[in-house]
Amino acid sequence: MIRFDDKVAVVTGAGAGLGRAYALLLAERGAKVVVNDLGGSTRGDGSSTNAADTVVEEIKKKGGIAAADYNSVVDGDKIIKTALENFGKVDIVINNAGILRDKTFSRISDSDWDLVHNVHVRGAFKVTQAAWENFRKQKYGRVVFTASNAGLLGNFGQANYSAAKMALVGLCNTLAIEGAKYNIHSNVIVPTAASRLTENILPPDFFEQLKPELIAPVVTWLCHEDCEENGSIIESAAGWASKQIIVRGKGSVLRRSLADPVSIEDVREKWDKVVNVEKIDYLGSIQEETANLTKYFSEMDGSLDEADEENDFSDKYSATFKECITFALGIGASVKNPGDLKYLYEGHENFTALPTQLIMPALMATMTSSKILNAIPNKSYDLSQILHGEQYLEVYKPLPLNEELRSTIDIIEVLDKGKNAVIISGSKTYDKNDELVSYNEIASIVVNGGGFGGPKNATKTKLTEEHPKRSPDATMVEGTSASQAALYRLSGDLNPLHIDPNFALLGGFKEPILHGLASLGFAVRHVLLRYADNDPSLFKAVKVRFVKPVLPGDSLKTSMWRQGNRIYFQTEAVKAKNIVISGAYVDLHNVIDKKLSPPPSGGHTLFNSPGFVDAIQEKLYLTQNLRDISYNCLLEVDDCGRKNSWIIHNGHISKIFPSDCKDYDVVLKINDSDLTSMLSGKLSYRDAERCGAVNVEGDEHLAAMILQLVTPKTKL
Ligand SMILES: CCCCCCC[C@@H](O)CC(=O)SCCNC(=O)CCNC(=O)[C@H](O)C(C)(C)COP(=O)(O)OP(=O)(O)OC[C@H]1O[C@@H](n2cnc3c(N)ncnc32)[C@H](O)[C@@H]1OP(=O)(O)O
Repeated sequence: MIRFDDKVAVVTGAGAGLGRAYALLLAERGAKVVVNDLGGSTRGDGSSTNAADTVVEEIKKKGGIAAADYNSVVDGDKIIKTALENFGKVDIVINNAGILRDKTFSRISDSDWDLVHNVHVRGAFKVTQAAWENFRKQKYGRVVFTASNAGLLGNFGQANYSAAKMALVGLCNTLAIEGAKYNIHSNVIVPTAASRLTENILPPDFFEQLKPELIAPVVTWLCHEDCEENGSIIESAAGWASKQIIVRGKGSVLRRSLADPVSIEDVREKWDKVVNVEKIDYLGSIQEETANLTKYFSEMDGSLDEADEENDFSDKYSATFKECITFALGIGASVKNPGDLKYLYEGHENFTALPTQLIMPALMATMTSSKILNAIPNKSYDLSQILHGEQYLEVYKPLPLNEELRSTIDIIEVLDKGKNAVIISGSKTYDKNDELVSYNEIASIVVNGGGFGGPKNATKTKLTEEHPKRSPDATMVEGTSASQAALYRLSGDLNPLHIDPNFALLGGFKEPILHGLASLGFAVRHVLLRYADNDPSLFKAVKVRFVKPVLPGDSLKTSMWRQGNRIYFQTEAVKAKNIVISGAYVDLHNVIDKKLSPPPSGGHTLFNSPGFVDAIQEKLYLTQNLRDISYNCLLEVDDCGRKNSWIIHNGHISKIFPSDCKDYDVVLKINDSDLTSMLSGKLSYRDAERCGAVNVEGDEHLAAMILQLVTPKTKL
């Protein structure tokens, strides 16, 4: 049974009607109640102690506890004082007192206007404010304001009353936000009840059904500590209740580009769309409104075409070859690697999309849906607080081109991590035949969105998994460019966090950061290159957690561990020395493992010694003249007949298989024992070249620079 033991409630205008019903029910369920009533007429004239005393007597007769208060609500502090003097505290305020001065607008006098506003608006302000400090100190409070459909919808002859009632909605909206962190919940009740105020307005048969006792349980529930509702408008009548919300149509942008002005003629031309409310958005907060602006900017920026403007594009995605190529370039595919041509040239016989592009339909639908921004109860947050936390993708079919895909969005879990919140949404993407193409789970971190009392741990979603505890079976390093995010965002995620320095500052970053999905794209490419012969059809699923942001321009090093068809991996930002992706794995349908056999016994493969390649990578990164020029060098070290090859490409070194790449600017071939002699400074580069220990094809200057870097003690 729902009880209010130890709670103190103040009900204004409780001498009759709704207020009386609230007071009786609260007292019946254990609350100590201050029954406030000035005892005046419905017009606000006169005063008497009778009304309040009668209700207090009624409560006491039933064994309840109550005290009468006869003050006007504009003396709100006196009413709260009655509660404090009688019961030592206050937990609940129900602002119910009200009067009417109905007149058509032209006949409303100043005093009709002022009196109605004084009682409804100023009265609710004074009583609530007098209780507020007590609520804050005890970190608990429940406030109910009383509005009316006359305010929400208008009613003939009630202009003064309608305006006052809507003012209370605004008051409640802001108190809900200000009070949330102190566990003070404010809501509005819109009752239609038989009362002194309505007896001359409603038809008699209807009036009979509108018993205040049928509304009292709704209002009383809003006052209970278990009720999480905050900032809502609840309408109730005759044993029925519903939340009322403020909605907005899809609207229309009024200009084609951000550089254009808006003319009155533009407005006339678009007016039908401006006022069309066939499709609506529910806006729960000012922050959502701001987030929506990003979408309209994109429209004005020309990023969305006319067709998008016509449709509800939030759950639709289609890709031509251009989107596929843009996406592939955004995650590092390069013509320098012939195996990547199938992602970059639409005329290629095996032209295809990279599998991770199948996250885009889900991401775009998620980012344009209001579900994420409404997922945390009683919290307001905006896009600048949202980071990509985790991603799961499972692919059932390759991305179909030139076809409209539709994605569903469901909130699966909302986790409370204390400081932050994590919203996990699931999304199924279907093709034009309604066949499932892919399934995604997106974990969105809401920074400072925690503390709402939700569950802490995920139970219904794909979890990250730790990699095996041994040194990696393979690694691959690749550079990102300073403009990587600028390029990647063309694939659809226009979040200003990745391009706009001011927006990044707002999110707490000193400069724009790379999209999580761009880093994921690089890492999955590394896995495909190493364990799937760069064949995207072998890809099945990927799960990652983004643990640290990546700055565009850093290099990404992916370490991989094979366990059957599962490749565990983690990715490090080399320059920042941060693990940026962890707990990650790719599931493949089949593995093509071009594993290197171990070095022959007694061999001395320097490049295989732990840390050696990392050290070279760091030097490559720090050597400005090798980082900023475009080159492709094959370094082949012959260790007693067994060849180890590395590609040094635009400042990054990675182990490769000779078949993966051709077309080098320079090929350097060297014998392992000669390399060792060069490393110790015993053999100079020129001598090595003269005696054939090092064989150079291509750009000699570049070869010398690279060898100098690899073997710093070597004299040129
Ligand atoms: C509508 C929108 C849809 C989504 C759209 C995305 C749009 C994109 O444009 C946005 C992006 O791409 S943002 C770029 C990519 N993401 C990032 O850079 C975030 C990197 N991660 C971080 O900085 C930290 O993990 C950080 C700051 C997130 C957390 O770090 P800490 O506060 O230090 O956390 P920590 O103390 O280690 O752990 C606290 C609890 O939180 C859990 N957790 C941590 N990181 C998580 C993550 N990445 N994902 C999910 N949960 C995470 C921890 O497990 C811990 O929980 P518990 O206490 O239960 O163990």
